[in-house]
Amino acid sequence: MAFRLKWGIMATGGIAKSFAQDLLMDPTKRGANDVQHVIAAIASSSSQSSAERFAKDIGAPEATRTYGSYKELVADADVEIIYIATPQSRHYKDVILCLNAGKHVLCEKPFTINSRQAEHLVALSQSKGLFLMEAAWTRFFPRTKEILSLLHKEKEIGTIKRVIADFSLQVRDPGSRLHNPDLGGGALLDLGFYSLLWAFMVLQKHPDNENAMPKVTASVVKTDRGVDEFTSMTLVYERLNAVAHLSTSISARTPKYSVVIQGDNGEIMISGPPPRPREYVIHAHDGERSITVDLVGNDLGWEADACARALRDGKRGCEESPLQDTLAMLRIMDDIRRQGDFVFPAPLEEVEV
Ligand SMILES: NC(=O)C1=CN([C@@H]2O[C@H](COP(=O)(O)OP(=O)(O)OC[C@H]3O[C@@H](n4cnc5c(N)ncnc54)[C@H](OP(=O)(O)O)[C@@H]3O)[C@@H](O)[C@H]2O)C=CC1
Ligand SMILES: O=C1OC[C@@H](O)[C@H](O)[C@H]1O
Repeated sequence: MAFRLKWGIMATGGIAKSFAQDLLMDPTKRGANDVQHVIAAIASSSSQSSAERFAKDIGAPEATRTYGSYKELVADADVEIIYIATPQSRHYKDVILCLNAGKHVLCEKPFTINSRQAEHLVALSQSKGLFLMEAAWTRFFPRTKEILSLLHKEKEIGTIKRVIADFSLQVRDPGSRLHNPDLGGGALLDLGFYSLLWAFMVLQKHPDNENAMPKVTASVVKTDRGVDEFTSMTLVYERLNAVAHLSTSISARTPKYSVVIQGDNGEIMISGPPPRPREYVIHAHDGERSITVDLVGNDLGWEADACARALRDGKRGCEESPLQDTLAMLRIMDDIRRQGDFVFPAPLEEVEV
């Protein structure tokens, strides 16, 4: 029998809607016969009517409960795991709220504002024996796993020498959370996360690197409001003799090939946004081939299935997105921000003791 996981949805914004839609999708459409998802409850911090509207918009079943506060959601005894889809400025406190109420948590990226906050959350989840994971959705796609296998196992392009990656969006709306320092805005944490993620998956997680941290050099150009408009980063992985050249911006667009991975015997070029690549081209010793994959719903179901399997098996995390990797990526982002003198308003950087 398939294992059923009962979800609570915290927040009713853009990504919450996409994720909830995928929870309502038949998991067998992505080949998952062993797990099922139920949206037990939805909460909005604005009003109960926002949560009701959200439930209606996504076509949630009648039995789905709606709340006008996050406190009510975490007090719902029937909810097993909470998906946190608030802005990153709130993730740290929202995860604490959920863990203290005894709930398992899947929290959107970036997990927290800085690594010290993440360290606290990891310790708290462990002390309570609860599941906790960052929703780094890209890591769960079969196509991501396929690309990494081509690189690391089949060694399709030989020895990896360089990763070039950019994720940028031209965010024209000054009211966007990406421009707002109080919501943890700027390019790095929101978009640069994915430039970094590709370098991390390909180089930091390379079997020969054994998780060694890179040497990081970064430069940051800030907006008048103090968030990063452009950030560029170079990561040197000494054990691999390989480098990553990464960039991100909230005022330019991603080039056609957003991620290029070069080896001494070829290259893999990913086109489209790095969070959700659809096409990639492999140039190798035996010629060139192009691969296009089908999108499955919003592609957010893969990570939900992984949470269900982990909880079914009594695990407190998933191997695709371990908390150790979340911590390492945040430490790299801390280093980049330190070099660029990029800090968020003090309350966002705080850690409870
Ligand atoms: N995995 C992915 O592909 C994506 C991940 N993300 C991540 O998900 C998170 C949410 O992003 P997104 O859905 O785009 O954001 P939205 O602005 O669309 O939604 C955020 C929601 O959070 C709630 N919220 C609570 N407090 C605040 C506040 N002070 N200001 C604004 N909203 C608040 C609101 O819901 P309510 O009023 O109901 O409480 C709001 O609708 C971010 O951390 C982002 O990085 C975003 C997009 C894609
Ligand atoms: O995670 C994300 O990926 C897609 C972007 O559009 C979004 O702003 C970002 O948060």
